[in-house]
Amino acid sequence: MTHKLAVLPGDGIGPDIVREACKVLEVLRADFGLDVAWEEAPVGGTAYDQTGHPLPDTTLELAKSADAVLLGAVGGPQWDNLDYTLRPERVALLGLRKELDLFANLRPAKVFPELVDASALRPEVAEGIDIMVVRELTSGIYFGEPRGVEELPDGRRKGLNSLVYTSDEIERIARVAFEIARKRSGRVCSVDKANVLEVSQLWRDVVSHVGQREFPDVELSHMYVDNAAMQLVRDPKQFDVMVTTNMFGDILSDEASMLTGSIGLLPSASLSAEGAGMYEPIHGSAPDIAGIGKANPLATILSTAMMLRYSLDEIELADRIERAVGQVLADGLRTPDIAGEGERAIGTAEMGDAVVAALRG
Ligand SMILES: NC(=O)c1ccc[n+]([C@@H]2O[C@H](COP(=O)([O-])OP(=O)(O)OC[C@H]3O[C@@H](n4cnc5c(N)ncnc54)[C@H](O)[C@@H]3O)[C@@H](O)[C@H]2O)c1
Ligand SMILES: CC(C)[C@H](C(=O)O)[C@@H](O)C(=O)O
Ligand SMILES: [Mg+2]
Repeated sequence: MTHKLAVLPGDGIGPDIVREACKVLEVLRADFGLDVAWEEAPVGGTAYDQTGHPLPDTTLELAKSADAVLLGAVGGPQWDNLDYTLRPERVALLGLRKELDLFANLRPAKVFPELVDASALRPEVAEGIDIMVVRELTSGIYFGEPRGVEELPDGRRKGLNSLVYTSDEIERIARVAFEIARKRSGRVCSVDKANVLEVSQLWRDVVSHVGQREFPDVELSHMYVDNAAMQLVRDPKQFDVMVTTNMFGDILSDEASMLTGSIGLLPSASLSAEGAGMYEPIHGSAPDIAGIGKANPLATILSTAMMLRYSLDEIELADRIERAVGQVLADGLRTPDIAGEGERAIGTAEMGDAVVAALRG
């Protein structure tokens, strides 16, 4: 049966990088028998400009009816002054995540051997890094109530967001992390701020309980988020699976990306319990390099590989994409974000073409 995809390029470099991922899909379709069809739809600021809303009903319906969603990025300075009820990030991105119940966000940070020198860390610290950040994606401070800005009687203004988790929300993301750890090294580190936040102590208690009761074979440790941020740079190889809340996961995954060389390399999968999946690079719309061919498309191409692996059950083709990316890096091809000093850099489309050529062999 044909795999039906929703492709949502979005804003900034979104269209630049998604174009390259679609080239890869097209080769898999034409040369490797992948039975796939996709439909594009506007999302984010671009959709706001076209339709007056960052997540038009037609786009949401397309995403809901697809077997998987491929997303570029949303947001940009031209939409930063919109009210939160129309902000691309809040309405389109958080809206899609919530509507599709994509509570489990997998963000693998793996150093390609060829890119050890591009890491922000010393080669001996960077070599062999292979971390899976499991980020809770549909709750926490991004969604908690109450929130808003209110005027106090004395004229001061009070801004408020609420960090809220219920035990069932913690249980389900913990299970995802433990299951993944079983297929990897059997270790989970849960990251929280239980020394000061009640909700974090609940997080810790629930993760421990799920671990003891259902995954006694997985080794569980806990770490405060400030220490985790430091340990990621000091000794990243101590980590295998890290499980954490929505905002801590957002921050730690950007940090982890620099261990691998560039934020332009890190893919992600956002999954629901019912089998929905959205795939996007962890980076944003990078307005500073939009439309000028400088964006690294590899995070999006690797997100496509995750899509084949997790939503389409095309493991062999997912492996092929990852091998092709390894091949172009081994061949020395570098976009500006991963090029060393004095090294020649290629553009977004050239990088996509190189992956396509490596796929074709
Ligand atoms: N998932 C998303 O759609 C998403 C994620 C993060 C930020 N955003 C939005 O994107 C906009 C810009 O945010 P930001 O600047 O904080 O973060 P960003 O990730 O867009 O960019 C941060 C830095 O990384 C660079 N960068 C990012 N992706 C790159 C790539 N593929 N290749 C090379 N360099 C790359 C950018 O040029 C920039 O210097 C904001 O509107 C923000 O809200 C969207
Ligand atoms: C744009 C923003 C809402 C988003 C997030 O914080 O989840 C982004 O930073 C990400 O990592 O996908
Ligand atoms: Mg982020």
